[in-house]
Amino acid sequence: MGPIALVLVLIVLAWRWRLGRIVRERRPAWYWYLTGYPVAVVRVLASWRKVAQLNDLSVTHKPTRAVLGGLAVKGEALRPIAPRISFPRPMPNGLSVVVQLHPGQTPVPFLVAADALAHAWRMFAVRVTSPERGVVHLVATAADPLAAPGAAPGSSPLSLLAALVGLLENGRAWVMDFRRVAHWLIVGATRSGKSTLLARLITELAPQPVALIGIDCKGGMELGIFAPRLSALATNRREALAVLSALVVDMQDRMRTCRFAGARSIWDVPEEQRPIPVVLIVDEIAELFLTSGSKEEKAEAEQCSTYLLRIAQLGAALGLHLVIAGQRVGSDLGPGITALRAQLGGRVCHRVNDPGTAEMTLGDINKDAAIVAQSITPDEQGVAVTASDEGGWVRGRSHLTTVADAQQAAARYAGMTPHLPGLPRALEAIDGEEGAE
Ligand SMILES: Nc1ncnc2c1ncn2[C@@H]1O[C@H](COP(=O)(O)OP(=O)(O)OP(=O)(O)O)[C@@H](O)[C@H]1O
Repeated sequence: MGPIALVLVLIVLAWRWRLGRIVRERRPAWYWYLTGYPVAVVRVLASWRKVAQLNDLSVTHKPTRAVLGGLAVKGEALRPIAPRISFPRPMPNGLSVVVQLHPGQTPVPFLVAADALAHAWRMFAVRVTSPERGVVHLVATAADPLAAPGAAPGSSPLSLLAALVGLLENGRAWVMDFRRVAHWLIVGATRSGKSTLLARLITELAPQPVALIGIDCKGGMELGIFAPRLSALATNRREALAVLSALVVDMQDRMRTCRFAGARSIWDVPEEQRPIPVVLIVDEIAELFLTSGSKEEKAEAEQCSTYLLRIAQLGAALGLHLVIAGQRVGSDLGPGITALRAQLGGRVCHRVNDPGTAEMTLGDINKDAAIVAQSITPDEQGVAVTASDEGGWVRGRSHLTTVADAQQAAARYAGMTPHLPGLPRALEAIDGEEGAE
């Protein structure tokens, strides 16, 4: 045995004995590049023609009918031609392939075939996107990167109104950026991870020059822990109404400021005159919209719905942002909910109790996203499908943020809580009225 062969045998033995396990634990990406990726490349290249043919991704250039001796003959086309694919490019937890579509092909059959491709290549999932006309990108992930809950990174310096809330399936950071997508809807069944995501969001926004306002009609049980950093917290519908009406008045002031400055949004107003951005968080929207049926409660709920809709329609350019969270967003919450949902361009859907809820949360943006959201299991707490009207969707998992972490952040940045004119007065007036009754 020559010296090179001997070295190779020793490497293989060391690998099998211990080295492989150590690399796998300490450097999972290297382990993938050294072992999984080469095998996956062979599988992709070897199976592509067959997989493409079985899943209707191939086209036939020869007609399936021919005329033989004056007779029209119908039969199987002889040579289905699979679209051309690039050499699979390595990614830290998978690979990506670029497919050049044949003229007349669309990405739709590739979306349908995603599961079949994942099975053929022995991958966890294959996601299909089409970033440009005539081209489809297949991104295959080897293992679920969201299987284990991720700890929150220590600090995350991002731009104003952007919050690093978790990790995406494609290995990127999950960022909720209110400057790009102004309003968000967060849906999930009990124990699916909604409150944890809200806690993470507030923890990320707390150090920023932003006013945070809470509406939590479950008596403030969820958002109460952030009270030191909230510019206002409404804990029942009457207080919510006062907060919302004050915000609508504030919105008109902001419009005036923009008009005098000749600006189309507060971001074009000179910094020293610019009003502070506001993020209004509503936890459990159903508590705000569902009533006992009394005339007074119904009128309050309708008014809340109208104010929220106005803020959603006009607030983006004025620095007023909404985060609406709840277990359901069905039409049983009243006619206003569908109109409001249409204005909430960002969507996050955790595990839900029924397909209808996933459909209502994501269906109008992307049908596939709604289907994937339905496959989230009770063990996958914090896992969600996130989508926006900018297009595209992806699975993600929020960074686990405990109540203690969130409380600590709220207390640490309490000094940054801005005073918004009109808001506290409105709440005091309500409390005063209740006290007088
Ligand atoms: N990203 C995450 N990673 C790991 N575990 C999580 C994550 N998010 C939530 N959990 C776990 O799931 C539990 C329930 O989460 P959470 O309280 O956020 O759910 P919820 O949807 O708000 O439920 P409820 O509506 O009952 O308040 C948490 O106590 C936590 O242990």
